[in-house]
Amino acid sequence: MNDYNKEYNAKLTTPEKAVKVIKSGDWVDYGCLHAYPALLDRALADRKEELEDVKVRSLLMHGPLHIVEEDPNQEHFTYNSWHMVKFERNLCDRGLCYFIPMLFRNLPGYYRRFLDVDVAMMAVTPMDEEGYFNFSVNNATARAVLDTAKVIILEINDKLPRLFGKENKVHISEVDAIVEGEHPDLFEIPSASGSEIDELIANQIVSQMEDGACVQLGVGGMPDLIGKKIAESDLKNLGVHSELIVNANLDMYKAGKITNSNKTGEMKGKTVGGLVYGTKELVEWTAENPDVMICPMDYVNDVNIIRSLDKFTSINSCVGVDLFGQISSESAGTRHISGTGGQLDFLTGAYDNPTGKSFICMPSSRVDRKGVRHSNVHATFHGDIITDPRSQSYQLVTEYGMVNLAGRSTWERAEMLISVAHPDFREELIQSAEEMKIWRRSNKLK
Ligand SMILES: CC(=O)SCCNC(=O)CCNC(=O)[C@H](O)C(C)(C)COP(=O)(O)OP(=O)(O)OC[C@H]1O[C@@H](n2cnc3c(N)ncnc32)[C@H](O)[C@@H]1OP(=O)(O)O
Ligand SMILES: CCCC(=O)O
Repeated sequence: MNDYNKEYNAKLTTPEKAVKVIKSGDWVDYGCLHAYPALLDRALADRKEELEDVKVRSLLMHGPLHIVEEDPNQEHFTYNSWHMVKFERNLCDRGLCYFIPMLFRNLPGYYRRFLDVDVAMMAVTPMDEEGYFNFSVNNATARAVLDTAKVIILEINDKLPRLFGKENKVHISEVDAIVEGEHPDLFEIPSASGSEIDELIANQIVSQMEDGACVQLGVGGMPDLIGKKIAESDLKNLGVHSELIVNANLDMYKAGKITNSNKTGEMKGKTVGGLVYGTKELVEWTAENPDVMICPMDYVNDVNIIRSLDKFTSINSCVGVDLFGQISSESAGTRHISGTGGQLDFLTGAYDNPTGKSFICMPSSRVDRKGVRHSNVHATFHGDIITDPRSQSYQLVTEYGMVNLAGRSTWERAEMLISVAHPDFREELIQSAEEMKIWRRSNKLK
C-alpha cells in the first residue's frame, strides 16, 4: 500500500460522521451539476434538528436536494443558487431557493476575494496513483471553492469519468474527509427539440457563420438546434470554446466539423469548456479525451481569451427585450428562470473580437397555457432582470429577422425591434414608442 492509499484510508469515514463538522450558521458549498454530493446531502438533512441557519450554495442542481425538501419551512437550511435549472426554478417558485447574481467569469474570484466557505462537499472521481481526485465534467468553480474552504469533504463517485483540463483536480493532502457509497448512473440532459420558429431563427444564424469560426453555443432549445444545423451545413474547420460542452457539440464533431485548428497556443486542436452538460454519449466522448479540455470559468469565460479567438461566434437565447434594447435572459417579470451565466461574458468577448459575432435569439412571442399570445418584445420591462444592458446589446434575432442594435439611437432601436416583433403587437408597440418619445415622425412601419 503506497502512502496515498494510507492517507486515503485514514481520511475515509461515513457520511454521518463527516457532516458532524458542520455547525449552525455555517456556509456550505455543494459541488455543482454531477458533483452534487448525494450521500453527504442525505446525511446533512438527517442532522436538521441539531442545526439552524446553515446556508448551502451551489448551482445547476437537478434534484432531489434533501436539505431543501425535508426542511420546507427553512428552519434549518437555506439554499442559494448561482444559476438555476428547472428543478431550482421550481424551488424558487415555492420560495425555497434564492438566486445569487453573478457573471460566470467572476465567480472563481468572488470565492477567492469575498466569500467564506466553512465546509465544501463535492463528488469527485476515485483517486489516481498520484493521489489526485479529478473534477470530471464539473470543473467551473470547483478549484476556487476548495481553495477558499476551511474544511474539504470529498464524496467518491465511481460513475464520474476523468477528464483533461486546467486546475481540474484536488490532492489527498488537501482533503479533510472522504466518503464512499453507491451512486446511480449520471442523469442525462437530452437535446431540446426545436420548433418551426426555432428553425427560422437557426437558418438565419447559420447563414451568417463562416468556415474556421470558433463557436460558443448557449443553453436551451435554440442553441441545440443551431448546433444540429451546423452539423448538417457545409461549414468546415470549426472550433469550440464554450462555457458548456453540449450535445450539439457532439453532433458537430460527429459530422467532422470540429478541428480547432484555427486556435493558436496550448489550446490548438482542443475543444475547450467549463462543464459538460448533456447525454451519457456526450460524457463518454469527453471522458479521458485529450482533445477536450474542461477548465475553470475564469479561464473559459475570460473576455480577453474570447476576444483573441479567430471568428468567435457566440449564440445564446433570451426571454425578452424592451424597446430600449435591454435584454432579459433570466427572468420573466420577477419570476426567476435561470441566470446571467456566461451570456454577458461571451457577448462582451465576441463583440470586442474584431472578427467575432454574437447572436441573441428569441421567438417574437409566446403562447401561455390558456392559449393567450404575449409579445417577447416589450415596450418597457416590469421587474424583468436585465442580463445584457442596452449599451451592450448587439445582434438580436427573431423569426422575423435579425437586427444589429450596436450604435443605434433610441428611435432607431424602437424601429428595428418593432420590425422583428410579432405582427399582432407592432401597432401597440409603436403607440408606446410614441408615448415614450422614442418614435420619429419618419419612422417606418406606420
Ligand atoms: C452556455 C454557455 O456557453 S454561456 C451562456 C449561456 N447562458 C445563458 O445564455 C443564460 C441565459 N439563458 C438561458 O438561461 C436560456 O437560454 C433561456 C432560459 C433563455 C432559454 O432556455 P430554454 O431551455 O430554451 O427555455 P425554455 O423555453 O425551456 O424556458 C425555460 C422556462 O422559462 C419560461 N419562459 C421562457 N420564455 C419565457 C417568456 N418569454 N416569458 C415567460 N416565461 C418564459 C418557460 O415557461 C420555462 O419555465 P418552466 O420550466 O417553469 O416551464
Ligand atoms: C447552464 C450554465 C450556465 C449558463 O447558462 O451560462
